[in-house]
Amino acid sequence: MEFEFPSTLVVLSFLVPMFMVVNLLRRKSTTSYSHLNLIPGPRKLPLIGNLLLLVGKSNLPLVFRDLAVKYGPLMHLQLGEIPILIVSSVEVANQILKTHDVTFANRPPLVAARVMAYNYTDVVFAPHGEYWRHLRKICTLELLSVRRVKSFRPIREEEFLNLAKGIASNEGSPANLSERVYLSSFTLTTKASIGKETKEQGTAISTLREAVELASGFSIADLYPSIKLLPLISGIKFKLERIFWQADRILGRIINEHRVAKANKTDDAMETSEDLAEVLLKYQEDEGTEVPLTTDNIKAVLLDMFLAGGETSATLVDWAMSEMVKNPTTLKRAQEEVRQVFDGKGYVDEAEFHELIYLKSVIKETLRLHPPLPLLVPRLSSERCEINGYEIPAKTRVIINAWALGRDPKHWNDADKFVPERFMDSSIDYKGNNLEYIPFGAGRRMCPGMSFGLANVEFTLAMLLYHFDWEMPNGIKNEELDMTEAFGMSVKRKHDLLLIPTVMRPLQQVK
Ligand code: HEM
Repeated sequence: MEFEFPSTLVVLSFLVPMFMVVNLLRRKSTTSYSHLNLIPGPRKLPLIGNLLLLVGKSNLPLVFRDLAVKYGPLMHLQLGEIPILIVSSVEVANQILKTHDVTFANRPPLVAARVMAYNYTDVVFAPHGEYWRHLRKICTLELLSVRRVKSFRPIREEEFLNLAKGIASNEGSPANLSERVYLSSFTLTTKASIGKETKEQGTAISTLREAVELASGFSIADLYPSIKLLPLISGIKFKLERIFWQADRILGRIINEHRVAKANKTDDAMETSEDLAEVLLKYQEDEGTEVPLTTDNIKAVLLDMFLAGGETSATLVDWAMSEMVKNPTTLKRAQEEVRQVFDGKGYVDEAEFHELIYLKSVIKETLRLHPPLPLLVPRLSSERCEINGYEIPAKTRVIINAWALGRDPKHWNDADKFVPERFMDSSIDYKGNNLEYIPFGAGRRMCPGMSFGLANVEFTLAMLLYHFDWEMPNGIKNEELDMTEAFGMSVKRKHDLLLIPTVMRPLQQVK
């Protein structure tokens, strides 16, 4: 996705006169952002602020990084009506994510989140408070706990064997690896969430895809929230509502099926094979809870799992494979490691993953150069505070440019190069302690799905490397692989990764 020039201009030409009228009629805003003008940033044009800087750009993290070189690590941009602070250094990130973590623990109200996240009642967009704390507790203790992630091992084994079988059926001709990994990642997340594929898996996947496209947070309707008609004029309201009704219908059916199945299940059977929907329904029935969950709340959380889980993991696998193919010595070394570890058994076994030291470094390096959510999820301040000596009013939006932090030459040698070896003897981790490396965020709104995501990514990559050799199609040289990025909710490859697989180790069921 990118800011398309003609369509942006068309919307702006509606917007400018409307904005003037609205401003005349509107009561004066209760929040004054005038202090933010003291913070360095590019010159702002009337009505549109710095919007033109983004038009036609698909790599916003890069645009923000280049601007930050000029204006500094705490930069003020005015995007339409919305003042946004862009953070691009460890020191300022530390103030936001550590010193003032509670103050910046809210999320801004985005149009897509209001519609798709059942009026901000999911985990990602819920306001910081009692309800969010309750959902977060369910996530860490139940839905995404290490124990639960381990319990999904049979699902991973089944799904990734299916992926490998599908690829093997393409042997010798170009396989669309991006597409196959994407479908497999969504199927796995679906099975973990609801126990099986839905009867409408195809519709569910295309619905989720559309939702992801619309959830970047930079839609024109998000940037001019006072113009209430804008979601309608720009067409986003219609698109979102269509996607929402589709998702809501599918989720409603899934929940009903679970209620019926639960009523017919013995207690023993429930203990052994609980999926995420069952866990949430159990919480709903718990009369002792102080924060009761409605059925819409359950739908919102399930949708988070599908969206946050499927998309990010697939994107990471796609970039890891792309980087390895582009750097054949890395690919060879990772393949040798995986084959050495699993050749005794003849199949990929999760129990031996602690031996995949190099592959884990490849994943870490991919997360550094291609964090699937390079701008994390935006934060919103809940009260006035001071950052870098500047006064920041309540309700200020902040974007942390994790992509820029991961490529900051102050913290990384050869910052733009793919060098997995840098992580081999390094104590830097992605758990939010080293702010130059925060692909999962940091602080209290950090990603709770890290273990689940990484388990899926490690398994997929181990399978792809163990069973197959990979070649570029049409005689293209490996180093010529196009790495252009497309910006949306996550930053994916612009063009799908097409590779020719050769089966090197026969596929067999895990014993
Ligand atoms: C490689 C995989 C993943 C990456 C790179 C990733 C990254 C992120 C990032 C950057 C955030 C925002 C953190 C912040 O604002 O500081 C986030 C939030 C979140 N992620 Fe993930 N994620 C991944 C996998 C998953 C999975 C598998 C799930 C669930 C199935 C998940 C669920 C969530 C949720 C619920 C939040 C919102 C947390 C909150 O606001 O309290 N993520 N993730």
